[in-house]
Amino acid sequence: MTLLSIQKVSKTYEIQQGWWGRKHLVRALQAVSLTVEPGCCLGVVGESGAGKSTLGRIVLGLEQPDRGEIWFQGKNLRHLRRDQQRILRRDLQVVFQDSLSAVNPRLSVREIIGEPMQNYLNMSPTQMSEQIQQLLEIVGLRAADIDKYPHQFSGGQLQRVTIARAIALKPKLIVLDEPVASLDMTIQAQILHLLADLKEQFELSYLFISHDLAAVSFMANKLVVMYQGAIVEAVEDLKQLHHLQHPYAQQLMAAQLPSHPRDRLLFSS
Ligand SMILES: Nc1ncnc2c1ncn2[C@@H]1O[C@H](COP(=O)(O)OP(=O)(O)OP(=O)(O)O)[C@@H](O)[C@H]1O
Repeated sequence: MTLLSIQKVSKTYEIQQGWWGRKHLVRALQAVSLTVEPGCCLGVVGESGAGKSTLGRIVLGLEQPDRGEIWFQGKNLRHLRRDQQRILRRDLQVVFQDSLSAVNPRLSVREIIGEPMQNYLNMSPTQMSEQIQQLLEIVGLRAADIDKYPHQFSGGQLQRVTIARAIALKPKLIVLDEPVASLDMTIQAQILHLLADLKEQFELSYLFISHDLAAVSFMANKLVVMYQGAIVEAVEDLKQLHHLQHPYAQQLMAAQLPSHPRDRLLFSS
């Protein structure tokens, strides 16, 4: 069964520039359709303003579309009762770009990772500590980091904490919204390798949103290119990346990817 199916989703924002400025409409998404199959990574690439994050927020239920439907695990997310949504949401997690604003600076790692576990799992404090320590080790941190606070970590380490939180409930799908964009190149590669390993280990699926075609093509099985709120190209087989049709997609490709995959040294292990 298809894990996530987005059907003709549209979203328009009304924007006013300045107090007296005229209002105008921004079509953030225009009849966007896509699917994510179990165990797969679908990349969504496009420049800033293309509508990628709006799409991610809608999938996560943080915003409602004006039109269109979102099916997750065979259920229409727009037509679920709150309690049914809660059960499904357990299987749908997120990692954002900015790990620092994705966590509460006053909470310890134990509280940050423990929060979804407390909401959904019935565990004793000892079991929970053990589980959190295990998660920390899985994402490449130390069990002893459990009582540290966000400011005691580097950006890359803190992103590992948010990844541990995202996998804590063993979800089916994780929305990765520019998960490496704020990190320097070596750390980007490390985090991408970690995400790829976790995908295999926990049979995860990803919706990987990024402006960076190289990062997305490292992990994606399929990808779509977004331009001005619409999908302008869908690539079913990454070997076909060099045969993109849409002028914007070709431009993105020429600007961001070396002509041969073997030259993508950054992302080789
Ligand atoms: N809450 C909002 N209110 C008004 N306009 C918005 C809102 N969110 C997004 N937009 C507009 O919708 C369009 C798509 O934005 P979105 O953030 O989804 O694009 P993006 O591809 O994720 O780009 P970026 O990577 O820069 O965030 C942009 O023109 C943006 O200004």
